[in-house]
Amino acid sequence: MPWDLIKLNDGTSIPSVAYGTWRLGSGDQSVDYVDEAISVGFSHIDTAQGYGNEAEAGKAIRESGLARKDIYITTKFSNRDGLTIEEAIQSSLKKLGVEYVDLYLIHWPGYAQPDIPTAWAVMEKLKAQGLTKSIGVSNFEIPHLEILINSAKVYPAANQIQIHAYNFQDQLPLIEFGKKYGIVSEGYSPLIPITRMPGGPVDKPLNEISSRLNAKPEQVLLAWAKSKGVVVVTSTTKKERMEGYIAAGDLPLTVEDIAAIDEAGKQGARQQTARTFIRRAVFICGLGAIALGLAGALGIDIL
Ligand SMILES: NC(=O)C1=CN([C@@H]2O[C@H](COP(=O)(O)OP(=O)(O)OC[C@H]3O[C@@H](n4cnc5c(N)ncnc54)[C@H](O)[C@@H]3O)[C@@H](O)[C@H]2O)C=CC1
Ligand SMILES: O=CCc1c[nH]c2ccccc12
Repeated sequence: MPWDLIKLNDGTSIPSVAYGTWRLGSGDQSVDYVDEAISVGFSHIDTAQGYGNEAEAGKAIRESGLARKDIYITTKFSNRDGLTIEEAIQSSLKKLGVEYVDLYLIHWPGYAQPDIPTAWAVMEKLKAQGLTKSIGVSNFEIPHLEILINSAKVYPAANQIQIHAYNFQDQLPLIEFGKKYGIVSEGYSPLIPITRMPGGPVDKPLNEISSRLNAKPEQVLLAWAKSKGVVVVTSTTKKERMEGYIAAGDLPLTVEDIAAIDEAGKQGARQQTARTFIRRAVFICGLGAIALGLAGALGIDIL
């Protein structure tokens, strides 16, 4: 199945893969990256006030010649430049050169000032004014969503969070909680097992599946993320990889492939927990040794 649309709780639909502009920088080169992403088939651009390249994304969207309705734009309130949420969306719309965005997110719970209910009421107003078709959040955990839902007239359409093979089990309760309220999860940084955590247990099934399907490991990870029913938010500056990401929507992963990555991911998470525990223990022992040494040097008997 190719990358398709996912229905949101407000009746709109969202393309299930997005090209993200974080760390693309600003200037002509980032316009070219977004241009290329659109030309290879991305129809969903994920940007943010804080990424500093909404104007570049907007220029690329205009250059694509696509009708506004054929491109899905997500941007986020990142609490930058001293702007309120209302001022920030106006600034984003101006930079993007559009009259509305498709999805507007509060980038981080801490950016919901003075508190989540007040900030969310502003988001609801922006939707009512037609400045955004859908409203949502990012990096919200269950307690943040509970606070929001208790005061909301409109439930968030989406929660954009980090989802990859090594944290999937930890994120599952949040994803399930979202489902209960019709909140679609979007998963960013799906390629962490190869970008930031290579050499872990996921490598083995990943390499086996990639070889069997004659696919790149990043394609298998994207297809795995897609299998979880989330919107996959990824990025690259390389055209060849962009093409691979789009093609990954058709990768025929089997139930067994998905289970093998799930299992390896769980194992990696356990290893990570053990490593963190050992590192902390070594750190604490080190501090203890320093304290003992200092006490000895000062002639203080602390034992
Ligand atoms: N809401 C939020 O707080 C956040 C949102 N995001 C969104 O998600 C998007 C994607 O985030 P990323 O962390 O960049 O996601 P990602 O996990 O998709 O990583 C993309 C990186 O992986 C590299 N890559 C691809 N294949 C590779 C391979 N075989 N070996 C080594 N590297 C490889 C790409 O070239 C690129 O640099 C962002 O641009 C942004 O739009 C990202 C982080 C936080
Ligand atoms: O989206 C990526 C991480 C992030 C969270 N808040 C901000 C603000 C500005 C740039 C990046 C980010």
